[in-house]
Amino acid sequence: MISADEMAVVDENAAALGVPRKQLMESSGNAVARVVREVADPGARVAIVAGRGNNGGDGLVAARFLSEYDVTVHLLGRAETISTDIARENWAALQRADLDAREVRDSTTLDLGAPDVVVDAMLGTGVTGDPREPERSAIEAVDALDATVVAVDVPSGVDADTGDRATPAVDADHVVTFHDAKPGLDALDCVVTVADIGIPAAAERFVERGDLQRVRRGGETKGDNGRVFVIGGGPYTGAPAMAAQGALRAGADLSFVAVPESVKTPIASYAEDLIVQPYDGERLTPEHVPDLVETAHDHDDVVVLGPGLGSADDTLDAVREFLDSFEGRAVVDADALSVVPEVDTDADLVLTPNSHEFVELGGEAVEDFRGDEDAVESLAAELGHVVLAKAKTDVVSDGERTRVCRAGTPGMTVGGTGDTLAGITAAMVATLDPFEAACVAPYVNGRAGELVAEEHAPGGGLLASDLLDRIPRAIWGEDRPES
Ligand SMILES: NC(=O)C1=CN([C@@H]2O[C@H](COP(=O)(O)OP(=O)(O)OC[C@H]3O[C@@H](n4cnc5c(N)ncnc54)[C@H](O)[C@@H]3O)[C@@H](O)[C@H]2O)[C@@H](O)CC1
Ligand SMILES: [K+]
Repeated sequence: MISADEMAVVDENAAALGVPRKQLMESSGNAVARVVREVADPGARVAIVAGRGNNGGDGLVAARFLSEYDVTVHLLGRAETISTDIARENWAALQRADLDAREVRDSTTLDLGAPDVVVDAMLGTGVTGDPREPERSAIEAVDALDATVVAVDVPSGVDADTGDRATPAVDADHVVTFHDAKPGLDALDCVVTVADIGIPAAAERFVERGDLQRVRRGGETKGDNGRVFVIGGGPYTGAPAMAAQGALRAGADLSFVAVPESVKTPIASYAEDLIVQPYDGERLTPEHVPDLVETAHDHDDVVVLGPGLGSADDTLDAVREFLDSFEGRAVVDADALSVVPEVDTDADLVLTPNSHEFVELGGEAVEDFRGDEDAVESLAAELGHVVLAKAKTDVVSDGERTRVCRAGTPGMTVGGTGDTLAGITAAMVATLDPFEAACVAPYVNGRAGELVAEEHAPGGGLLASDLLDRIPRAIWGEDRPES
């Protein structure tokens, strides 16, 4: 079962893997034609009613696969207003092939004749709101006919995600849907065929640029895009600053860093955008915990717990106590990870271990997470948290869903790239489902690294701080698919 949004992600990932949408459209149209052949004999009259999006494009392709039928294509509107290049190219191909393909410039003139089969290629998953003209009248015209109706992807006027029917909506006898079943088709009283259109399984397994469509800017009030609260620093100062800046670059509205008084000055001096909240002493200890928990709860912050905290006994006690009483969302990284198996927390955690920390968390020692994805999935299931296992290829699992992220460059083995990743992950957790956030974040971090390598020499010499100002481009840059 797949939602329309998820389908759009998978479709763009397929394109990133070298299978562009026009190829998928060809398979979709072919699959529609196969069902027409099942319901009517050669020579039968087939009316294909096409809208101006890709649903219509599928119908236009189907026409080329039905040469043994008496086919008429009705395009709802003028060809210049077809909304996608690939649908327009398929329209042009019908014209050149001299098929009977007409533009319906005015819906009152729509004459479908008396076909044996109608292919409903008007509206698919790209629809917003109830059907407008000319589709509206065309849907009524289709429903008034005494013909077998084959709907492309979803009957026009039916919501593929919810099954809600607009008035009017097509009353279909058959639906040919693509790649996977759609939740909204379950309750319909018709035959549903799920056609394999050649989307590689890798488009779902690997995190690719299609996954960037998940990232959307939220509201317009400061804080709507998330507040990130980094609890780190003490023995180290760079790590918490890097995580906090990573979160800002990835779209968080505000990024606070709670650090020991002793390192406040250097951390504040790294970047004027950081808001530093010092507590007494030289490192995190249990007496600081109640205030930190209260602050995080009060502001519904996404916490990053760990960068630069060190592993002093009383610091790890403090981490334990924090996780015992915190009930929000947190990204746990670095030294803080070691105590996670001992606590029974109500918080929603994303854990970001490297291969060494993965074993400390109780995971199986594996050579390479990719190829041993089960090890990551079992650990996530056992801990009840999302695990983002970091290596050359990252593996992310929530115990049920597991994805692989290959973005990045060899130069990213330098220190600090894990801190930027923790910050990006927190920013994503602020607005997305934690598992989806944990999938998108390493893609963004890795892509930022690739952008640095494209500008400088590939290989060595990359600094984690170089990643920071490439993060926005990695998310919103020219690779980002339209959505
Ligand atoms: N992976 C995928 O997502 C694939 C999708 N394909 C097809 O592409 C379809 C989605 O295509 P699109 O995203 O172009 O969207 P649609 O073709 O479903 O709808 C978009 C068109 O409808 C118009 N429109 C939107 N809302 C309307 C309303 N309320 N009343 C009247 N017109 C309205 C838009 O202006 C646009 O012209 C799928 O349903 C499927 O048939 C296939 O070609 C292959 C793969
Ligand atoms: K349709």
